[in-house]
Amino acid sequence: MLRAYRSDDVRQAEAPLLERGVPLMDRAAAALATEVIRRVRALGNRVPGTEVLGLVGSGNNGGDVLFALARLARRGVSASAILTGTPHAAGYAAASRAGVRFADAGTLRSLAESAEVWIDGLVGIGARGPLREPALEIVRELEEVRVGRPVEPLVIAADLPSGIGADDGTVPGLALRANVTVTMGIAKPGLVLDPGRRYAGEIVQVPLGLEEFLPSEPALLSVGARDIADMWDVPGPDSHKYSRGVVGVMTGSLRYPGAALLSTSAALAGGAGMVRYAGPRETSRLVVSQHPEIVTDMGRVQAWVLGSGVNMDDPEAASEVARRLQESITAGIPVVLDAGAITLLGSIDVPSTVVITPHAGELAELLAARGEPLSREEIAAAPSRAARLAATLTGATVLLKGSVDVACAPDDPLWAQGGAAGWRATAGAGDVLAGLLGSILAQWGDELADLGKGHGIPARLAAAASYIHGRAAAIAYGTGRPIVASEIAGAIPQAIGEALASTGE
Ligand SMILES: NC(=O)C1=CN([C@@H]2O[C@H](COP(=O)(O)OP(=O)(O)OC[C@H]3O[C@@H](n4cnc5c(N)ncnc54)[C@H](O)[C@@H]3O)[C@@H](O)[C@H]2O)[C@H](O)CC1
Ligand SMILES: [K+]
Repeated sequence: MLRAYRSDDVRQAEAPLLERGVPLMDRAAAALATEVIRRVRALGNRVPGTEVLGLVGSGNNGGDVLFALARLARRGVSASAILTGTPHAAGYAAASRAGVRFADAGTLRSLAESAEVWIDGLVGIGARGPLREPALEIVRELEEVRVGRPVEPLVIAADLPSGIGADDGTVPGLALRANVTVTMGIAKPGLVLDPGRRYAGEIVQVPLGLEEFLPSEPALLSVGARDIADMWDVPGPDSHKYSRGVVGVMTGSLRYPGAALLSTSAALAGGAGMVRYAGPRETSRLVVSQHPEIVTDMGRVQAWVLGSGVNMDDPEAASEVARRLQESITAGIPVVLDAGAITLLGSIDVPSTVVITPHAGELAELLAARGEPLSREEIAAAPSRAARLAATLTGATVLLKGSVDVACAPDDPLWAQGGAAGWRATAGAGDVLAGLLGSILAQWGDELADLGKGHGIPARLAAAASYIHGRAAAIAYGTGRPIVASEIAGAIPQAIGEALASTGE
């Protein structure tokens, strides 16, 4: 599980160590130099003679890079640096002593064209607002050089790619895209959130001993394969359909019969012990013909999935969904509210065991109904803020779908999940995610009912469902068959199996 902390929290955690004289910058620079050497070797190049260009800002981020360049120069690297202003004094002295060449901005283009590696030390967590001159011009020129080169340089960002918002992942102006980000101490939310995460490349975390001084709750979490094993109920000898979770699914309509199929398929694929389908009679026949294990008589369920493909303009269907929602809240049963059903929260507050799964458009509609309008573009530009606002206004857990899915309850950490974003943008993928999420919530239904308040568990389970959904889309892509929602649903068992078997992070 990746944990990310806000810049201010990182600074506060660094302070006691710096006061004790712990050489944080030296450790940061050593880790940065080591990563550069590792990557140069992985490219099959020799370290001595490799040309490295450092872009050096005036703060400690630049300091990290100057000390790293000094180490690299001592290893025979041909190191040069472009300064944006008065550099970190000790770093500058160390780099000068080691033979790092300081070039003026006029030679940037030629240096950038020949250097195999660029190290971005323009700004780190001290960045305020969009990238300013002269850093801005440097980034503009570097991006031009990058696209013009027959072989792209390896771009390594110190701490953060310069130009992204460390805490919210926004990119207010230009940013320098990195292949690798060597982040100091601990990851920051901007490395995981869109669009900032697109500039980070692979994230390498450098331990600096900050852990004991960081807040107990990270600002952002992201589920990895290993975490799924802790969340997915692997059936055993004592399992029965109720212990594995029974999901009630009220989805689909004459207009959208496929949503009923996709959401119930995904609920089954997610490992539910049983699926009770409570949609219209016409679609029931379709669903049961495809999945004879699905029952249509009502009875005990441990989670509900409501809304996918339901025509909420049909008063009878809408009141049926509203009734199920109210009954579930009263009984403490977790609910997934998808698609048109999300509008029900325009006027009612709910517990965090109600999880809504909007895309930006549906969230814009809900926020407008709550008197806090945000445009679809504003939501996509800062998804974490929009999801948190909707959770706070409604009380629900919000899983905001996008190129990065973000999930949060009103006052618990934010979850962010990337993964196969493009392949998930296909009709019906949302129905699949809703059914899958219903399945995992049902597995936890009894615990959630006991807990009453969700205690952030629904948001963690929503993140897990998003992770599996992304992995299933990536697996479906690998089949070479068309990546349609039913293929994603079909790949869910493999995605879960892979995660349960993984020993990775
Ligand atoms: N604290 C430590 O000993 C360690 C810090 N680490 C590294 O230090 C940076 C944070 O350094 P700081 O000096 O606070 O700020 P930055 O160097 O990130 O940036 C300040 C620098 O940049 C200029 N600047 C600010 N905003 C902009 C902008 N929008 N456009 C252009 N330039 C901007 C500002 O004028 C200053 O000159 C942290 O990221 C780590 O890399 C060590 O890694 C650990 C020890
Ligand atoms: K940087």
